[in-house]
Amino acid sequence: MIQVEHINKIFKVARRSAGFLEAMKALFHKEQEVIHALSDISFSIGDGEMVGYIGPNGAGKSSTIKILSGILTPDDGTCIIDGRVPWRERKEHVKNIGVVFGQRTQLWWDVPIIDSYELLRDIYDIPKTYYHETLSELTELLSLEELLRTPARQLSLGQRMRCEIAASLLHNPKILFLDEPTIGLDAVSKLAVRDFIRRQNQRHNTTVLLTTHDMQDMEALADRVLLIGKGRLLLDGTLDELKSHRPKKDAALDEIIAALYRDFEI
Ligand SMILES: Nc1ncnc2c1ncn2[C@@H]1O[C@H](COP(=O)(O)OP(=O)(O)OP(=O)(O)O)[C@@H](O)[C@H]1O
Repeated sequence: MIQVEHINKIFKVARRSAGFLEAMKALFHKEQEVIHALSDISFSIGDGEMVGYIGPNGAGKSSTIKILSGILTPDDGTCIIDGRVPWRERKEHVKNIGVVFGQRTQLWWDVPIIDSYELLRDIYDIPKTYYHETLSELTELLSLEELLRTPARQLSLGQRMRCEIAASLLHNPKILFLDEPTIGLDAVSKLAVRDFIRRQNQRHNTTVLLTTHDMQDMEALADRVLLIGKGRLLLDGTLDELKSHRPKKDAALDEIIAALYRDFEI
């Protein structure tokens, strides 16, 4: 169970205009801009739910995922995941969650994938027999056999993403946070990854929170959708409820979302 209540997060960033004079001025007086990345965010997600988290660029999706993973601490508000506060009980919390950031890697860049997995086994303290069973299952389901002996840096994006997803599941987490897991994947890999995530949910009742700009991901995976814009939660409903905001007959999901972004001025 994920319970998020009234989370706020601001970032302070130094700003200056271009040019030598401005650079000199900035030496004596730093101008700071305050960014309200998250404002009063509240939601709860039950066990086994598959929830899509959507919003335009800079809306606050990754910041939310980072808070839920324990990487980032909010300025105020509470978050309890299976009885733990992620950023306070991080060590125990990470045993319970799997995280994939499509734009970053959790694999060691220069070592073969299998060595990264062995390291993760040690980090998560996964019992040997369980590890080998899970690994062979993931290898088959995600077609990893050919990739395991290759260093992460030599893999294509789609191949690496399949390895990342397996890495996030080796310890059989109850909750999966996926931040743009299909970014840059070809059609075949996208379908394989979507299929795998759904099966993981069905077989293990894994809770999934997924951010994506790919509306087909949403159609395939999300039973419920949270819409965030400018750090505020704007909608929380089923995909069908979201579709009822259809701007015109026969509008595609992308058009519906674009119309929603326009209506909410985000
Ligand atoms: N470490 C940081 N320092 C300063 N500002 C940040 C930092 N991380 C995020 N922000 C700002 O917070 C806001 C929310 O960013 P976030 O990455 O959560 O958005 P997002 O919805 O994931 O966007 P995208 O779809 O582009 O990945 C943005 O305005 C971003 O510039």
